[in-house]
Amino acid sequence: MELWAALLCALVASLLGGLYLLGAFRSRRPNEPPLDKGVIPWLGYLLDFRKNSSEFLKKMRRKHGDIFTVLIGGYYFTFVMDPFCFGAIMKESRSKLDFRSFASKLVLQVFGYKPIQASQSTMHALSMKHLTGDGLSLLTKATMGNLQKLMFSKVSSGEEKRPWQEDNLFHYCYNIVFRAGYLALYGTESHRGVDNEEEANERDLVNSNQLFNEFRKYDRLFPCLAYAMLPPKDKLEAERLKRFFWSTLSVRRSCQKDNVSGWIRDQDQFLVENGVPEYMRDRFRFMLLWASQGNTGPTAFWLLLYLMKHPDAMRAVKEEVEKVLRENSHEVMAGSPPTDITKDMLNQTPLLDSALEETLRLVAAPLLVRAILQEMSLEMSNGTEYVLRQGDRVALFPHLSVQMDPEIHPEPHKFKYDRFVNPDGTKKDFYKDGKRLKYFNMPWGAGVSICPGRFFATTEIKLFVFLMLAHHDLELVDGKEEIPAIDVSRWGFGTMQPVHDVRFRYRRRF
Ligand code: HEM
Repeated sequence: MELWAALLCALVASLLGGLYLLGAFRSRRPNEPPLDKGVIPWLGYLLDFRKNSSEFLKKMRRKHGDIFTVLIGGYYFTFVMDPFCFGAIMKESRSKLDFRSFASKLVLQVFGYKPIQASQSTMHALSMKHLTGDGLSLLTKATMGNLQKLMFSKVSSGEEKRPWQEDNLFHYCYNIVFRAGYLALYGTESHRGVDNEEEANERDLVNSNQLFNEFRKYDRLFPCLAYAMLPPKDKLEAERLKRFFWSTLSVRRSCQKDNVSGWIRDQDQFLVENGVPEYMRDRFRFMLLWASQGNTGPTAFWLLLYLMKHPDAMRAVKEEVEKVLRENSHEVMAGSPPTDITKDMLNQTPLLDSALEETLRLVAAPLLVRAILQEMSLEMSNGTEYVLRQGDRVALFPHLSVQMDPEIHPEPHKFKYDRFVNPDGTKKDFYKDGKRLKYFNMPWGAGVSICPGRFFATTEIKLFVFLMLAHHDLELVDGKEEIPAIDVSRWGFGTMQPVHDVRFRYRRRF
């Protein structure tokens, strides 16, 4: 009998211990945000969040207001929906809110890369050096050259040689922008060892296309991979793809390339100086490929699609492009070679800038997460102060809380190409509750982890769209086709993708 009692006690104790670890006994303390653990221990709301993060957060906001803590897969996330608090969160010291610990886990899981300690600020500084100022001018030139090769190599001039070509718009934009950016950053085939320049160029075109096709396979698996929810067959495929990228982008292969960008070179040199082994440096390059190429192509797709679906916007942006070309003595005429668009010319396009920002407002949806290292307080715009608990995570989802807020952006689901620009070409201000907002569109994140590639990304997308509009007539095959819905499984991972592609056609204008 005593033995049974002891066993029963042990069983109850381990059950209670297990439930404690699963978070079953956590309750809301005074001054903490509303707490919602869902009904499934440990998992909490993981399945709802994974299914459609935006819908889930909308529901939670209706239930709890502008701040709430929810259990998702063993972690407590405090979501903050009040944009007037974003500044306080983004500026909080790293001893209280840390971006790294959450990102490091994700990066290890999806790229096999284990970040080194204390590298973030140096990496960020190197990115700023090569992705802004003179570094950006070099990259702009390289990208321009690549776009010309990719877009115009097969097309020649002359009326009879101007047939319409049909393609899938998402695939076309993603493919061209990915390859142009990849070749500008990771370098081109060396001319040494090949008979002529043309052969080297041809190899670049073929290899970059193969890389893109493999990238798309990985891209499709990415959301499930990030949530560690891949079925076994896809897991094997993800492993195969990882190995393919580690090898194709490897340090060893890169030595045989010409024109490798300073961005790749200097970051690699920093890893060498910090004793990072070569296999890890290969993995780091894969991570950079993802960061640099996963969003620009999809953004270019949405921008062109919105322009094609909104003739007034297309007309205005096209007129602006033509004006810039005229004023810079680059009028496109019959038989003229693809235009060389400079950084300077790209600075003269307030309408294209606004149309791009509007596109990002509609389709860029990152989830911004910080780990709470020390208990801290957060004051909301209505004056209520909340305590955020050490060990939890604080999260922002600006797509819902800012970019789709009808008070900040009236008719938020509509594409309005001039939403961000005043008639005199200056940038518009945005307000909520009568107060001016600092964070009214956050496609690039904010604070310490703000995207260091945002200027280069903007340049790439603008170059591509500029060339498309200057040199091509383009139209949807079915002008009445609706804009496809976005794939809701990708909320939180940057620029959204459509659930299906859209047929379009294009031909040289002259
Ligand atoms: C439309 C295109 C792009 C979008 C929407 C975008 C968006 C973002 C966002 C939201 C983050 C921050 C994530 C966070 O705070 O958790 C980020 C980080 C980053 N982005 Fe971009 N990005 C784009 C293009 C690029 C390009 C072209 C490059 C490089 C050439 C780049 C390099 C990076 C890097 C290295 C990070 C990590 C920064 C860090 O860990 O400190 N991105 N990006």
